[in-house]
Amino acid sequence: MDSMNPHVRVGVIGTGVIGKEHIRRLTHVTAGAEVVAVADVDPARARDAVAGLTGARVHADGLEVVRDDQVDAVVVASWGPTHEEYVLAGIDAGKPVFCEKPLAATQEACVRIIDAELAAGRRLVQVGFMRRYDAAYRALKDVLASGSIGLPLMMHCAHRNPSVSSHYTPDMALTDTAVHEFDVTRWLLDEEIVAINVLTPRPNRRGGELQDPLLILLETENGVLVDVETSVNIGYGYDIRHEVVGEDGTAELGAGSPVVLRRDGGATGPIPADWEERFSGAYEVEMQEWVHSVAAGASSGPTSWDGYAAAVLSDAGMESLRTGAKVAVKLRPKPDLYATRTP
Ligand SMILES: NC(=O)C1=CN([C@@H]2O[C@H](COP(=O)(O)OP(=O)(O)OC[C@H]3O[C@@H](n4cnc5c(N)ncnc54)[C@H](O)[C@@H]3O)[C@@H](O)[C@H]2O)C=CC1
Ligand SMILES: O=C1[C@@H](O)[C@H](O)[C@@H](O)[C@H](O)[C@H]1O
Repeated sequence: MDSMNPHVRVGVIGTGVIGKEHIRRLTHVTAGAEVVAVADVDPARARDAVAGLTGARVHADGLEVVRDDQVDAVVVASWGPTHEEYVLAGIDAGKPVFCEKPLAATQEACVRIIDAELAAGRRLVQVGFMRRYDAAYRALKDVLASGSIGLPLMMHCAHRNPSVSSHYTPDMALTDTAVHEFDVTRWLLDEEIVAINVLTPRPNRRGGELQDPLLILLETENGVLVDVETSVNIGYGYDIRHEVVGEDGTAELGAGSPVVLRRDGGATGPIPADWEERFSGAYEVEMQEWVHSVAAGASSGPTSWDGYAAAVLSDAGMESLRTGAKVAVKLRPKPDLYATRTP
């Protein structure tokens, strides 16, 4: 990277649904970035993802993207269990890594990533918890910080997907879906979650073998109670809800639609089809802030520590689902490297 004209050359590993979207954003939306290399275990997908990009190299393996000396920084958007290897390689090469959630498949893997950053002496990893960049979530956090509804007492959250692919396994309701609420709860309240209890209502007939929906109860260190519904076969659309109940009032994400149509005795407004539509603005801000931080040689955004905390919650949630009991959540001591939080 030329320090007089910072222009971040990005390599992308995993060119599936979100990998392709990140390539599109980095190419057409983000300022100061260029995708110069990609890889996917399915080489046809990798070639297809850079079909219109002159000069972008297609590597046979994700590790070759990390080692490519024309690559300044790496985006990891492959399947969750493959993240650890690429993130560790990025840290080893001293290159900033934007890793889609989950940071890694297990809390032990996240600890290995934290240990690698500690050994490197700097934060190189940003995790793709994009809700922290969503305008509505940022406004909700501002309301809490202003104190206008008093101390938060409870939160009610719903995370509804219209459907999921046949690759979606039962653990993913926690590791892939509720993981966003784990992170955004910690971020909004600025405190850790100390217990989790996963309840299983009557299953939705659309879910096949999946236990869907789930009702997850979280307890924070200051005694805030949070309920999270995950429904991944709700059919009608992608619906994200979040309400905070405070001592003096409540604050919730707005309905999201700028226009409500009233006709024929009814009132309607559109519901996003999927996460890309609902959070497109958030992904854009997230990617831009990451590129700015890479160009500045700084680190910002959700850290490996945040990825680790989410993984511990996912593991504890799985234990609760298995045993039917509430499970205490215990994090290892937080290293000083992660003391400052951004955004
Ligand atoms: N922040 C968010 O809202 C979202 C995050 N994600 C996360 O992004 C990641 C990818 O998800 P999708 O794009 O939906 O999945 P996808 O299945 O569409 O794409 C994943 C791609 O990774 C490739 N791949 C798998 N193993 C690989 C390996 N070892 N090396 C290189 N490429 C490999 C696959 O061939 C596939 O093309 C997941 O971790 C998921 O949780 C996905 C959707 C939204
Ligand atoms: O991260 C995401 C997906 O991987 C996950 O499968 C969905 O449930 C989430 O809503 C989406 O934001």
